[in-house]
Amino acid sequence: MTEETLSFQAEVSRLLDIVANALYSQDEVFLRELVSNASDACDRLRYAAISEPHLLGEDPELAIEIAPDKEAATLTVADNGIGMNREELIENLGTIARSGTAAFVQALGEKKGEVEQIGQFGVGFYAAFMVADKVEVLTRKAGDEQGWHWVSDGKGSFTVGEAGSGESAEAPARGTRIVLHLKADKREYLEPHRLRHVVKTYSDHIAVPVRLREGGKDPETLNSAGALWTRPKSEITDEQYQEFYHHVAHAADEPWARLHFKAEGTIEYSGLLFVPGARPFDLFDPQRKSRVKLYVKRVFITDDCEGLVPSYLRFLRGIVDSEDLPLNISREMVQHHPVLQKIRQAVTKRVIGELEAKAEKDGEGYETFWENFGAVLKEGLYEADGQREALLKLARFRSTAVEGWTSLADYVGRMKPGQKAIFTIAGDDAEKLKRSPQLEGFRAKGVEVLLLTDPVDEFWPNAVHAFEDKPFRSVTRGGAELDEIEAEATEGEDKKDEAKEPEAGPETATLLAFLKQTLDGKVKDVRLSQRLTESAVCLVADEGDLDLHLAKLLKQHQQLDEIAPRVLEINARHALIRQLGERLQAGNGAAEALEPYAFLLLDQARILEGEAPLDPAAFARRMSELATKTLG
Ligand SMILES: Nc1ncnc2c1ncn2[C@@H]1O[C@H](COP(=O)(O)OP(=O)(O)OP(=O)(O)O)[C@@H](O)[C@H]1O
Repeated sequence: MTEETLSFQAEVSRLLDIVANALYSQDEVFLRELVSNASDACDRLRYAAISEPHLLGEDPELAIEIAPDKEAATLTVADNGIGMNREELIENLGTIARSGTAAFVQALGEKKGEVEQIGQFGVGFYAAFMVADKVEVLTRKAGDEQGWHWVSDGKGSFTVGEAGSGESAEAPARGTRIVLHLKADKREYLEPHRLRHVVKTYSDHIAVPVRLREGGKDPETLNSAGALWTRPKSEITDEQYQEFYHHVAHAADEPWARLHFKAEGTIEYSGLLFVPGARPFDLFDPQRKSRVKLYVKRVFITDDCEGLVPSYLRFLRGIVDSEDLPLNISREMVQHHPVLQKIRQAVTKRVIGELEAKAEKDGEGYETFWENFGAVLKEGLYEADGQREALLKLARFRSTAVEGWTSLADYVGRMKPGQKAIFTIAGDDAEKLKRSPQLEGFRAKGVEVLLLTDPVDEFWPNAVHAFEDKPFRSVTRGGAELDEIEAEATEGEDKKDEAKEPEAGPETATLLAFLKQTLDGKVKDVRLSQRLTESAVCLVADEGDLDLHLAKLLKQHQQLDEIAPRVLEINARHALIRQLGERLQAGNGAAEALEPYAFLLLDQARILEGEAPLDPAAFARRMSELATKTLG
């Protein structure tokens, strides 16, 4: 096959353009990226060789070699790992596979000014173009006959051809050799002392040896070359932990929490896990996959192990290394292995314990953690894996009573005499929720309501039922139970009366009957409200029906054809309601004339819910008629 020239995916071209022009002071991170890829390639070969030992062949010792060549002004980074075939080469080094990198490029747009972030972010292989104006990749996949040669100057296209034919050099017997033709002002990366320093700084934790080969000299190992998690904690610096996190998580932020542990007993395993300081891009990926890597006796098995940690902990990054799982277990079978399930339980407990401790010790940091990952952690509330109580304690909420976040324990501490439930309201936006008419009666009595704004909040309260025997109750559903709660003593007698059970005179009864009849089929029922003090009307879901916001959410996502008719509540103390009642009571065919008001009340309630009036044209007509009358 002859050489072929192919174009980079548009995002790659954009990324390369930014990378090549970046005046990034820490361009040394290119080496971290290449060594990290080489180490991953070694990990993958070691795993493949468990079932196909011949892949290791004559060359079982995996290593990474860095070789500067001052004459040619090239720096070579080589590994004897898994290598790539032609398709993989084109796919991996021509497109952006990682959604995070793609999103980053998207976010960066044309703003080249913000390139400072690039080095920290880590753009993988493409970082090579920070220091090189031409990059060659010679690679041979383990077990393959043919090797491949990839070349690019990073300007829109690359060529791929058979290695060893034509002008091309031979590919390594197995693995990948990356040759960087250094830019004139980047020749410092030919200096051994510089390379030593960079490898020590960023890649010391890499488990395979990273060697420097200088001219005819014996290769010199630059890193500690042992799995970092097997070393005693006291011998690992914060920087080393951090670099390990960057490598294992493909992330650039500073982790907020770290768990390094070793369990010895009926099952033996060790782990090094991190809670990121920033939200990874793929956190809300619908597959909800965990990224924690599974190792068995220091051999990398998979980073796609479903049962290793529950999906509500999928923000965790790091590794778990088991001594008991069989090495030759397939990736598909491992998740059902009883040992894995035990590890999962133990690791889950450990992580939750650590979060509890962090919440105590570092309240502010915990709030940021919660802002990043609370929505994910709350998924655990309906998973019933024995951690519900603990997760409820970890949960934080926005509320009508406090600025910032509150815990459930603090909420319960503030409950009013006679209050039996934890009240909640769900919606998209906390500020908007605070203005909901359904909250009025609660506010008047000084009863706190939690503002639930994550989609997951629609689901867990039904599964959880209660916290410390206090049930969760939505204020937009069923009876409000407000009459059982004593009014705020400090707010004076007037307020107390205001929030009391509204007295239903004969006018109100007539009005209720009239509204029920007029709006028949449009609402499920019309009732007197306990929860309104200022607005005239509001909508609530009937006991046993879907809560208001959930019904809307499901309809939006085409999971529900029609929202079931809801209950219209009216505020007997409101002037409009009172006057309507009096008019009706007076008789004289008032009912017919007042019909438009019935619809206007319902439409008002719908608008308060952020919905369109039932029939916008009819609504506009009624409004105009009314306004005309008032003006006339
Ligand atoms: N030395 C190598 N040996 C084998 N495959 C490699 C090597 N270097 C890169 N690859 C392949 O190319 C892919 C893309 O590499 P790249 O560094 O751009 O992204 P990444 O490693 O997946 O993520 P990140 O951007 O976080 O580094 C890798 O996922 C891997 O499949």
